[in-house]
Amino acid sequence: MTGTPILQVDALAVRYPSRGWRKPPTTVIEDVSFEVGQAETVALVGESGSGKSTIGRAVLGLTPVTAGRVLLDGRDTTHLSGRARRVLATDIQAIFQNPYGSLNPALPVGRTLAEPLLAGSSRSRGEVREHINGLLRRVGLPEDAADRYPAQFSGGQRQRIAIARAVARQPRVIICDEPTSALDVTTQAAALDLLAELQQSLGCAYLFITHDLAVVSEFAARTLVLRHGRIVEEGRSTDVCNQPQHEYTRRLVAAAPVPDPALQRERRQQRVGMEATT
Ligand SMILES: Nc1ncnc2c1ncn2[C@@H]1O[C@H](COP(=O)(O)OP(=O)(O)OP(=O)(O)O)[C@@H](O)[C@H]1O
Repeated sequence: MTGTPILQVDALAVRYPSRGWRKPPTTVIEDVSFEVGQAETVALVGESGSGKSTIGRAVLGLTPVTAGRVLLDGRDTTHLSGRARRVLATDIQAIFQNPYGSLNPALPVGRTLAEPLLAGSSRSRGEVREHINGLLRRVGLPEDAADRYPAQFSGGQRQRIAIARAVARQPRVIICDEPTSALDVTTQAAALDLLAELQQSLGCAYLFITHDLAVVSEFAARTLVLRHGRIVEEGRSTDVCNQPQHEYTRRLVAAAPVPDPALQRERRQQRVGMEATT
């Protein structure tokens, strides 16, 4: 990483209360530290249950932190609540695996996108509408998308709406929690291209949570490997994927072979022109 980190996670620990009487709390995350640079993409990989989403949720303030700190642009956000947390929402946003779950099915897409833009803003409705039309164009959707409901879109298009909502207020960091896992390969690639393009133009950083090593090798500059709530390996994504040092990472790579980067580039070129239709 170069430059000042936009996100710092320092000795993070998360324990969930145990369900059984007299049972000790379950430690899910233990002593996790990492940084994400401005406009950098860092992948967080690991098997199901290793604690990836818990870290994402702790960074977003959705899961209480037992120990350690989360700093956003140097500000300690670990235990913020209420208004202070809402103010922070301008700087940090999230995209989840199931966009349908995070879009209100009863509202036209334009209304869903307008809500955060109108909250505490001096912009007129006309200005907000203009901004939303621009956002929809930017993510490859037609302008009339604003008047349609989430159910009237494909899975890939819904994920584009979720991406538009996440970038609407130009956050500094976006937590992407398996954002493309529910999509087919072509749609997934188009969504990744869109995220990369938005990063270039907006300068936002991504913490990219995934179990898919094939995705990280091309998409993320650096990769952190999580096992049982601890980081066991970290480094440049190409190194982690091609020369894994830790036995656990080797097993992950063996379970999901990473395609040759040249082949991946060739496939990307073949996809040109398909993005907006998915
Ligand atoms: N609210 C909760 N209460 C108790 N335990 C929880 C809670 N949320 C998650 N866990 C446990 O924490 C561990 C890590 O879960 P987490 O969802 O962070 O893993 P993950 O790596 O994101 O998995 P996946 O890839 O399947 O989403 C799991 O053992 C899970 O059962």
